[in-house]
Amino acid sequence: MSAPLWPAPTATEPVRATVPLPGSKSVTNRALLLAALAEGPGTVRRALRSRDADLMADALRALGTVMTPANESASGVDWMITPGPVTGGARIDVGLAGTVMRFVPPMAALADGEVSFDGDPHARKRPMGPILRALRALGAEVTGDALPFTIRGPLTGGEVTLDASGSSQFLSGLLLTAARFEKGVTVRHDGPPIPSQPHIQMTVRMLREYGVRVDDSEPDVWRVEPGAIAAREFTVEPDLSNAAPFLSAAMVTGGTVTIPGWPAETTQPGDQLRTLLAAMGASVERTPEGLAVTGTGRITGIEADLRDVAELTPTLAALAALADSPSRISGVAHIRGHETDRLAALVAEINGLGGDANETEDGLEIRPRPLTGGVFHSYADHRMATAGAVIGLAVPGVEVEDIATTGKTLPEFASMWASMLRDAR
Ligand SMILES: O=C(O)C1=C[C@@H](OP(=O)(O)O)[C@@H](O)[C@H](O)C1
Ligand SMILES: C=C(OP(=O)(O)O)C(=O)O
Repeated sequence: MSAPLWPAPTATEPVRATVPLPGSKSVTNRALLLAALAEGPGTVRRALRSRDADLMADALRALGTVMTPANESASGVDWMITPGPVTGGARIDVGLAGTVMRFVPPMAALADGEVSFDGDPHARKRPMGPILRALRALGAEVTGDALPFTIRGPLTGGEVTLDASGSSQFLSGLLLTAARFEKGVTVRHDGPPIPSQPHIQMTVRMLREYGVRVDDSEPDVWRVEPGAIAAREFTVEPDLSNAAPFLSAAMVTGGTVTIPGWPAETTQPGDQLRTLLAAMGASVERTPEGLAVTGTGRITGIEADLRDVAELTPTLAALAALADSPSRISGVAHIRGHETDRLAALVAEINGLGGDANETEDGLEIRPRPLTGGVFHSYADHRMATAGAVIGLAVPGVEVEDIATTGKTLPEFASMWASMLRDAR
């Protein structure tokens, strides 16, 4: 049975809206895991409530953590988290969440018995080999090289080499639990450059904020000392990657969109939207209300290496498809292993609407061509769905398949999109 179609609203006037965003998926799922591994009870405030975040909370519960929600609202939830001994026997559903499939297995290797993992059909295609081989090399028994797999500890830790060029999450996953390994861990990356570097900085910074000693002074080597993870209160920042489609709406319609609570300084890759959207013709300003992006209605194509900010590719490709000059996006070969093969999906869907895009070895080329309405398939990928919504603002008759897939990180996307457009009137 095919998923329902969502008629993407076309903007009839410039958008003028302030869009508060719930918490970052990447920060939420790191904070929940660190709190579950800490030496005592702690709190994670303004945590995201979404499919990926709920899968993380369920995984931690299954491994023996007591998770109590409080103050639930549109801006998220406060989790009171009481760590317990990590218990075996659990079956973990990772859904399609990279952060759950790569961050939870090292914690599972602390359990007193076997833990099994599985996920959505497409999750079985996402790369897992490097982190599973590393866990094996560090002492755990692991069956399989991809989902489904099982893990049985104990794991003493020590030195390990892995290739994290397929996903920075292999490295982040090992580092997040490593302080709880008897010997800590020294991880050496050996391979082509690691993508999504800001996410590694996010991991290192959050570990330090939780009292863990991390040495990242040598390129491609990370040392985490064994020791306690501090029990603390932590507040999650708004999700700046999910700001991308809303800020894009300002560009497409020649309006202004403001995101309140944009951090002054952050490791989130979405912060780079400030320079990327400016390069595509927006004016970007920090105002007392938040970060304001104003567009002219005309979009300039970009030539950009997006390796560090790979998860922004679908939205920027949607803008490129509406631009009046060609774009070339490079450095993102590894997003073929994201929620779907994003390079193939973007080319198929942009060209399906009459556009002119092709894959390169490590990215996309997109040339201006008038688009027409049609179905924009989402491939169970939240960022494909929101890319379709961005194109639909300018192209009448776009129907996005399975808009509900945005529930992975932003369950209220469709209603937030509608109220952004209503605010314009
Ligand atoms: O650690 C994280 O929270 C993430 C790391 C990145 O993964 P890759 O390194 O696989 O791109 C990013 O794309 C993903 O959305 C979230
Ligand atoms: C790649 C992404 O997600 P995941 O955390 O599942 O890897 C993404 O959100 O763009």
